[in-house]
Amino acid sequence: MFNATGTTVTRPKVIPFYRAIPRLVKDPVTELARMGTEAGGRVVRLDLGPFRPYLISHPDHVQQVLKTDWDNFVRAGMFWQPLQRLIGHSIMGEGESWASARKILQPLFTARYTASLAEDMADIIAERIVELDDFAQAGRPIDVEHEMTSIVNQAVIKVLFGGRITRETAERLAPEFATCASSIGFRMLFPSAPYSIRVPGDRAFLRATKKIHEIVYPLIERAQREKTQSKEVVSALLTVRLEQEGKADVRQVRDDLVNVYGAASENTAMSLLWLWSVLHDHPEVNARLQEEIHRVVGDGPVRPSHVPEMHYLRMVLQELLRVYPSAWVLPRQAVADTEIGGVRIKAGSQVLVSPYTTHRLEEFWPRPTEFDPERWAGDKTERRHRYSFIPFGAGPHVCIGQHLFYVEASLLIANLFSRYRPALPYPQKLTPLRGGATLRPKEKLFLQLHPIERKRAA
Ligand code: HEM
Repeated sequence: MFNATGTTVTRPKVIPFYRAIPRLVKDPVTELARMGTEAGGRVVRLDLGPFRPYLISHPDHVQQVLKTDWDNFVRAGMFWQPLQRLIGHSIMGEGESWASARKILQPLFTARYTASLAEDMADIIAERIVELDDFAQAGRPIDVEHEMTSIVNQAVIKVLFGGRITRETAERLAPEFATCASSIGFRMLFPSAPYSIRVPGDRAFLRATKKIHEIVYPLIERAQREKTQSKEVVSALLTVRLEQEGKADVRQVRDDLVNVYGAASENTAMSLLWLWSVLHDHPEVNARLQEEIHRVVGDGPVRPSHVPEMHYLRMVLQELLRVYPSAWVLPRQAVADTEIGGVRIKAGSQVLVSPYTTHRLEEFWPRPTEFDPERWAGDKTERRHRYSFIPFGAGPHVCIGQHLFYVEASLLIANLFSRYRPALPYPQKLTPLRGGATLRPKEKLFLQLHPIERKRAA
């Protein structure tokens, strides 16, 4: 078959309704990846009744959707529509509100700017890790999700709000965001469900959104009253929005902060959760990581200057993001009729870019499910398809928080390893939770912290 320009039109691989629904209801993350990898990266069409999205995983197709034709694939429909009730109009959106927020927010998260915030972040993380001594001394395992989320949350909050927020308030924010991320699963699978009726998850989502707004508003108002020129994001935002627009709209600044906080903390904390079961399964990686951290950090406190020296840690983090990309699916909607890989895509169709699937394509990642940090050694990365590794997305919407993630995650892991020998108290296999905006494990994970004899004082 040929199209108007004379090129061949290919049929997508179709997964029929009776096979797609049971598989996706049971385990959307794993099953979606299986459908994509079984098709070898070809475009797959999922028949979910009235909703018939295309699954995109081949790096060439990823490049087209996220980079080359990005403005024909907008963030609308599935996922984005339910999420909008929380994020309003800012950088996670589209059009003018996205463009102006991106222009303002991007400079606040460059490598240089992040480095200027890193010293404060290092102090907070170190303080929080020391608090885990109680667990270590008593031989009690920590609840990894609770501790990782709480530490990451406090570090991100420090970057966003400086000293304006108490720890108690900061700790109220994280669970509300987690509720939002995990309660939109139904609307992601059934995006045509009307908003006039309540579906499972709606009540929890709306309640959490209201609480988030109630916490964030007073913080902005306080920053506005204090009018400091400090470097934390809320002050910088107020200043820039005031300069550019003549007025700093509190509601707009609230949307900006909620967007950044949501993107930053949930993704970072969830990525780190998977690390501990991976290290349990790969003692050789664990030993090498431990050796590197002890060699670089020594007996002194972990400082941001250590981060670029911990090359193996960086490789482990990259491999972690390959196997467990917390943004496991990036939904888009086609604006005009187009083609992807020869497959006709009609305007209004939903297109699912799936980093989780792309990272499992054998053609680009031999032994794809094997955790192997060596993939990131030396110049191997240069020979790879640029769009075969997309944990941070790509193109104009690419994540602005990559530097922040690598610095924060490295500080957290190095602090833990320099103080304890972390180990799972018993083997725990993690599997992805059904649905949800981020890739979170279904199981609760516990970690035992064995204290290390150290020369320096706490
Ligand atoms: C492991 C950590 C992280 C992962 C996996 C991650 C992943 C992503 C991905 C995949 C996107 C693209 C979304 C899309 O194309 O629709 C994105 C966008 C974004 N990320 Fe991250 N992110 C992480 C950490 C952070 C951090 C620490 C920040 C803090 C500043 C952040 C802020 C943002 C923002 C504001 C956007 C929207 C950019 C735009 O649309 O212009 N992220 N992130």
